[in-house]
Amino acid sequence: RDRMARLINRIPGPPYLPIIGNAIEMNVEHDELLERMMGTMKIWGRRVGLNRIWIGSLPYILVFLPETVEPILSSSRHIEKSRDYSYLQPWLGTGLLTSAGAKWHKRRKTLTPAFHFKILEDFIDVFLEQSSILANKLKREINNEAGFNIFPYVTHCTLDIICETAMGRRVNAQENSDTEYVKAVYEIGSIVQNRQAKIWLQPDWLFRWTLLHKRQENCVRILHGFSNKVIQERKELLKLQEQNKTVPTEHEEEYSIAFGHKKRLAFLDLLLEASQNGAVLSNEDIREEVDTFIFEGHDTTSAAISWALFLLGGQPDMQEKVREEINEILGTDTERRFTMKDLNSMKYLECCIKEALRLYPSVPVIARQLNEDIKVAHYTVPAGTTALVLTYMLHRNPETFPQPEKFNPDRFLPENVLGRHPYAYIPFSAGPRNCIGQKFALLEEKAVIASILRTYRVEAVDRREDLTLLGELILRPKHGLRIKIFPRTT
Ligand code: HEM
Repeated sequence: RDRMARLINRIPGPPYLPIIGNAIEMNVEHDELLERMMGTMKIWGRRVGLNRIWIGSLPYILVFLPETVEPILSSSRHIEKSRDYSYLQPWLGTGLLTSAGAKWHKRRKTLTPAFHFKILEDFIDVFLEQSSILANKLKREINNEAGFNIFPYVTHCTLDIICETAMGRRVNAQENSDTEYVKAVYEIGSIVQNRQAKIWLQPDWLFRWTLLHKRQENCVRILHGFSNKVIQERKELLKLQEQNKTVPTEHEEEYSIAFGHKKRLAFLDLLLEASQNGAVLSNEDIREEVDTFIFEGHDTTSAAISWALFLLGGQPDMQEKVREEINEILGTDTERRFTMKDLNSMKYLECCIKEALRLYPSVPVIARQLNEDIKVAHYTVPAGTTALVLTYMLHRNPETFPQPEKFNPDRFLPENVLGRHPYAYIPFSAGPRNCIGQKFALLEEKAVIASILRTYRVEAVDRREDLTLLGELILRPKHGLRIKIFPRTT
């Protein structure tokens, strides 16, 4: 302990009190947390890109320059997530996001083929069907002079997309957000945020006595009940298909999604295939992974899409450029659906999406538990420290991104990316524990944004400087993102 304290205290950081450390400065509401962390970093760590704080007796380092981020994220030894992720475990168990060690290695290997581009191609139809429902839903906002919050619309759309692609099951959140399952997804998310924000809800033994725990148990019952039922039914359907038997009428729609003329497979089918009848993955293992995809694959993409639409809504010239690119790709057949090839050729839109993720990375902080000493910028960071990688601040480094607050998609033109430090821009994290779903996410974002922009012109109502950001698991604006929409005539 002495050694640890000695090594940690060599790293620059604010003065701290005995026993509580810097807990008073850092235990603030989530709308202030990001600002607090950035303030600390600017004062104490600006030169080295690294500083330390103590939360009670626990040491933390904050890192925010490419050179200090790289040793942590590139290492195959420091792959354990921090305590903050454990609040997700009642729902997600130890799936790919939360697991560590040998379990994570094995799962990552098993799951990687599920994200092959050939498989992603099959999901384009889902992206487009749900985007078209979204465009339709937005019609009701056409005459809304004051503007409306785009976030909830997009979140329901991305939840529909991930449920259909992960489980092969429609939850119709866009049509009806009042179902038991959809409500449970949102409620458990808010319980996890609450636990992260409030120090007294963190120890399990205390949390167990709260009303929130009861509500969490109820959500977990609903969520696991639904996933278990889908897994069971899917197994039976697979069996029927193998035997070429007729499908019961209540499963006809689902059967045609999975095995109809298009033979679209959900991630779940791939997991069932990989499970080898339970020898490699048990039903519970499969449930953990499906739930993980649903959690990690809907809020992240919804934030990314909402921010990109909002930012383009503030830059009419850039929005017009995206629109021109879409028109060029569609040519004379303006009514046709986008294909995978179309989405891949939307290069300017891709730059806009990347720039939006630079300014507002869906995951603003990535945390690691360091179980071994590690050298970062001439300092030995001792085992037992939690490392917080501040993507939000890393992406605002003026040396890599001059005029960092400016929305400038040209930063991502191929000629401008050349020579950039590989750890300077990491919205999907980097190294061995990077996001397994990043190609899926990019395609989904393109499909949804291009579908909206071919139907509407978007105008931002809120001003960026007036927004309050919540530094939670996902970066959100406290009061939503207001935009106005106008139907396109050409
Ligand atoms: C714009 C959208 C997305 C962003 C910005 C994003 C970002 C990230 C980041 C930063 C991590 C690392 C987290 C950490 O180390 O703590 C991560 C991990 C992960 N993401 Fe994503 N993600 C997105 C979409 C998706 C989608 C669509 C899926 C699934 C379909 C997905 C599945 C996962 C999984 C399973 C992990 C854990 C990987 C591992 O630890 O091996 N993500 N994501």
